[in-house]
Amino acid sequence: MTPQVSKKFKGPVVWVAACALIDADGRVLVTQRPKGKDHAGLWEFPGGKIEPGESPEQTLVRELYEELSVEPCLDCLEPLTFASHAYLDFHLIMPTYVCRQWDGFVRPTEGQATKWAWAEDIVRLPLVPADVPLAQQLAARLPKGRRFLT
Ligand SMILES: Nc1nc2c([nH]c(=O)n2[C@@H]2O[C@H](COP(=O)(O)OP(=O)(O)OP(=O)(O)O)[C@@H](O)[C@H]2O)c(=O)[nH]1
Repeated sequence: MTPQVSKKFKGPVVWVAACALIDADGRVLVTQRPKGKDHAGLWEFPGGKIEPGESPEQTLVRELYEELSVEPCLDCLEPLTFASHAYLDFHLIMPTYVCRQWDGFVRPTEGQATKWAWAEDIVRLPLVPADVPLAQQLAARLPKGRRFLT
């Protein structure tokens, strides 16, 4: 018997790579989607669409440099999980990594707002829909209440 699958969704599948940069204090970098784009004003992890012929890691090295002027080393990109999310006009598949070491200082190059967020704060931010479960998974792995130490 043929398995039942939803026939509603007809859009393309879009592959995007995302990365949570984590600083020495355990805070995570999030960026705000700019005006004029879908989900403007919501927060997400740095990254972007995987181009043909690119690995997700290569996408992240390219995107993090283009968007934030930082260079993660390929070996420092640690797979965390992936998102599979149905937006209205496309289905997102998004391998998501964490990275704790990179070269350079975070300098947004596209005018986008950025924020270093503590674990307990990322889950409260208005995030793009696909990132809500990712933020919860990430927060569960980060130290809690770190801001009250030292
Ligand atoms: N970079 C990034 N994109 C995400 C995340 N979560 C999520 O749903 N997306 C979605 O993935 C899609 C593609 O990401 P993108 O960064 O290339 O988006 P964009 O609109 O700037 O694309 P563009 O370069 O065609 O203008 C967007 O619709 C974006 O909302 C995330 O955490 N990081």
